[in-house]
Parts: sequence; structure tokens; C-alpha cells
Amino acid sequence: MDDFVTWFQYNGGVLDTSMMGITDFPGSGRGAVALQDIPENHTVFTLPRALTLSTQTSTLPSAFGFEAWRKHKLHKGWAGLILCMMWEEAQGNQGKWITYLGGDEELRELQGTAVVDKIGRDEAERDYHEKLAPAIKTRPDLFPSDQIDTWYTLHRYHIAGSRILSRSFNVERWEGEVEQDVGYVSEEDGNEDTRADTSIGSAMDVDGSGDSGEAVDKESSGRDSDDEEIEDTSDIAMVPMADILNARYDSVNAKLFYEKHDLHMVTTKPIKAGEQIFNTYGDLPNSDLLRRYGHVDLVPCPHLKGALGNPQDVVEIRADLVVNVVCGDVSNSETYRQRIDWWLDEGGDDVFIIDVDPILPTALTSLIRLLLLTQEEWEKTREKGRPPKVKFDSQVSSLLRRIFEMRLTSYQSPDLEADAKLLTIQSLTLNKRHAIVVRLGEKQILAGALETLRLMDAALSDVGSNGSKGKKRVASEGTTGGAKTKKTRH
Ligand SMILES: C[S@@+](CC[C@H](N)C(=O)[O-])C[C@H]1O[C@@H](n2cnc3c(N)ncnc32)[C@H](O)[C@@H]1O
Repeated sequence: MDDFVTWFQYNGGVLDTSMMGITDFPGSGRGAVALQDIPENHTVFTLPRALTLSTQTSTLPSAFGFEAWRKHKLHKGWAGLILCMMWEEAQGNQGKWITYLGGDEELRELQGTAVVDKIGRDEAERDYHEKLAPAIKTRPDLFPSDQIDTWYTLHRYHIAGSRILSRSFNVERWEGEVEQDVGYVSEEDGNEDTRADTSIGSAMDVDGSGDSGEAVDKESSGRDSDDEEIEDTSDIAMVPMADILNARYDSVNAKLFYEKHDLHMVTTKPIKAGEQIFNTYGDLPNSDLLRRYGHVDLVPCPHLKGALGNPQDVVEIRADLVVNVVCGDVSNSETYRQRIDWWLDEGGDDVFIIDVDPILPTALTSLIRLLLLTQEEWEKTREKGRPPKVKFDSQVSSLLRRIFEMRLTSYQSPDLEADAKLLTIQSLTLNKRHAIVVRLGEKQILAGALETLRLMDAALSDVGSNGSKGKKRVASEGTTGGAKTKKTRH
């Protein structure tokens, strides 16, 4: 670590060593610690942009030739940045970033297995075979044949990819006068506020689904139809020192800011001596944290009555499960086909998100109602061009219950207690522990949704016994739109 700090300072980085130290945090690897009370708005370190590692700062693209770089499609997606990282590492002591990249072999090995295995490995490998390997072959002067088996293997490619996934930043180019945050390419994308809050962990969307990126290369997307959703990764950079910071739910107390020539890590809250300096990775559900970063967050949660969990956890309910439960064996019949196609054409969602909030997604109820309409009602609905109103009654309630129960059965075992018990076993491997934490968190969300239904049913029968028609509106935030829905269809 001393070597790294010396290297950082030698290359123009400035670390406030009186305020920030680097230390090991059990279970989280290295992290930054406040050595004394740090006030808000204090810069703990600064580094020149030139010290970040990206396709803009590595000399590989110019040595390879920009035209050839484009010809091999290394200017799009992640292959170019990965190749730069591999190449810089292969330069050994001649390379500018060797002290940074060569840091902790063990950690990198761990990340290579913990993170990469869970993402679109196949697509990543296709890039390796179709872009990287052919490009490498054309330039033995840059990629000597005796180095290939050491530095340019598929294994090293995955390690570099994994590092990008869990440690890179989106460092926008300087466009003007105003200082802005360094933001990462977020899922929700394009949103300035989100970007201002998040920094680490950009977006190695190797599965090419485009779910994490705003930066489609418009210039060329028309030409290469298969590349339509491949991100422009030219602003993605590895940022030495900034990527030492860990993250924890709702704990961010420092953010990375950029200026024309420098990046600054600045505290956003006062931090007490001995406390960890946290950046944010965007406060993600445990499933995403595990996939991207190889860890999970466990904090005391109100929805678990103070027990440990992740308040950001969610469960996805696919529309086809809803259709199967509501329509049963005849879900493929013309009657339902028409309605489902209409729902999707109208922008209805095909995945519904259940979270810790006791309000169930209204679009889910709306889809159920759509499927329950009589032929006459359906025709009227289609004419009006509006999905059915969100009404909660005992029929909808029992279908929702069935949907949640069916979703629970998709886990290896629906039993929550069994998972909780498994987690008490000390000898559990970390991978296994993580997997159980993720699925238990999701099952707890479903258990919460079933409890919400129970309460709604009870309210319904109260209303019923008080003489009303026994129908009650579910708290609503729109029919097909809401924050708790997601479209996956492209
Ligand atoms: C940007 S790096 C942070 C520095 C890293 N701990 C190190 O040793 O270099 C991100 C990685 O740190 C680890 N990490 C960050 N926050 C964590 C947390 N709250 N719990 C466990 N591991 C964490 C994960 O392995 C993640 O992929």
C-alpha cells in the first residue's frame, strides 16, 4: 500500500495523509478511514485526470492506430478499455499504471470469480474472440507472441472486465465552467441527480442489454444494427485512490468531483475519527450488489423490524407468471393473446417490482383486472384505450396471493426459516452465504407482500361487514407507469 501511495503522489496525486488513511476492513477489503475528525466539504485527495486510466489516457489506441482501433470495433463497448488495461499491465515497470494495476493479485482473482461468473460471460467471451484476439494478432510489435499466454488470456480478460465492473467511474469530459459531480453510468440513466450521487462502479454491461447505459453511440448505431445498444465507454475510467473507497447503504459521506484537469474526493458530511469514508455505488439491491461488486449489504431494516437486510431489495414478478396464474391452461388462447398484446402495445409493463413498501404495484392489479374482464368489458376497454381501473376485491386478492406464492416456489426452497438457519452456520463459504442472503432478502419481500394482502383483506371484510359493497381501491400511482414497474421488452 505504501508503494501505491508513493506512486500516486509521484504522479501528481495529493492525499491528505493527516485526514485519510487506507486500511483493511474485515469483510470489505481495503477502504479509507478518517484519521481525525474531518469536516464537511474537505478534500481528502486530488488527482490529475492524466492519472486515470481509460482509452483516452492509455497510449495504446494511438500506438495501434485510431483507424485500426475502430476497424476492430475497439472504440465501442468494453473490449477497448479492457485491452488497454491488459496492455498497460503487460508493460511491467515501463507502464505508467503498473503499481496501481499490479496491486493486489489475490483481490483480483477473487473478483474474477465472484463477480464475472454472474454476468453475461458468454457475451463477454464473444468480444474477446471476435474483437480482442484478432486485434492482438495484427500487431506482434505491441503484443509480442511470448506475452500472449501471460497477459492476454481469456482469464485475464475476465479479471480486467471484473475490475471495470466493480471499480470504474464515468469521468465526463470537461465541457464548461460549472463544476459537476463525476457520475457513473447509472441504471436509471441520464438523470443528473442520480449521477451526482453515484460514482463508483460504472457499468460494465457486458450482456449488451443496454440496461445500464445512456450512451449509445448514435453516430454509428444506424450503421451497425447489432451494435445498437452498445455503450460509448470512452468516458469510463479507472480512478486510482477513488476506487479504494467502499460503499454501504445510506452511508455515503464523500463524493468525487471533477474539474478541467483534476478530480477531487470531497467529504459531503462531517466524518468522525476512526469512521470509514464511504462513496456510494448507488444503493442497490443485494442481487445487483452481488452481481456487480461481489458483496451484499446488511443493515438494520425497518421492514424486518430491525433485523439485518437491505432496504433496497426488490423482487421481480414477470407478467407471464401473472398471466399463467390468472388464465391457467388457456393463457395462450386468442382471448388472452389479444389482451396481452394490447397491454404491451399500450406500454404496459412485463415485469413488476415488489419492494419493501407495503403499497403493491398498481400496474400489476391493472393487468389482473384486464385479464378478468368479460368479452364485452374488454371491447369497451380497448375502445377507450385505457387499462382497467385498479380495484382491489377478494378475487384480485386471492390471485395476488397465488402469484406471490408461486413466485416463492421459484426459489430452491420457499422456506424463510430454513435460510435464516443456514446463515448461522459458520463454515458456510462466502459465495454460498451471499447467495442465501440475496434469496432470503427476496423471500422476505414476498412474505411482506403476503402480509400486506392479509391486512388489505382484513380491511376489505371490515368494509364489507360495515355494509359497503366490499370493494376498495388500492392506493394508486397510475395504472401502467409507476415507479414499481419495469419494461424489459425491446
Ligand atoms: C471500489 S472497490 C473498493 C475497495 C476494495 N475494498 C479494495 O480492497 O480495493 C469495490 C469492492 O470493494 C468491496 N466492497 C465495497 N463495499 C463493500 C461492503 N460494504 N461490504 C463488502 N465488500 C465491499 C467489494 O468487493 C467491491 O467489489
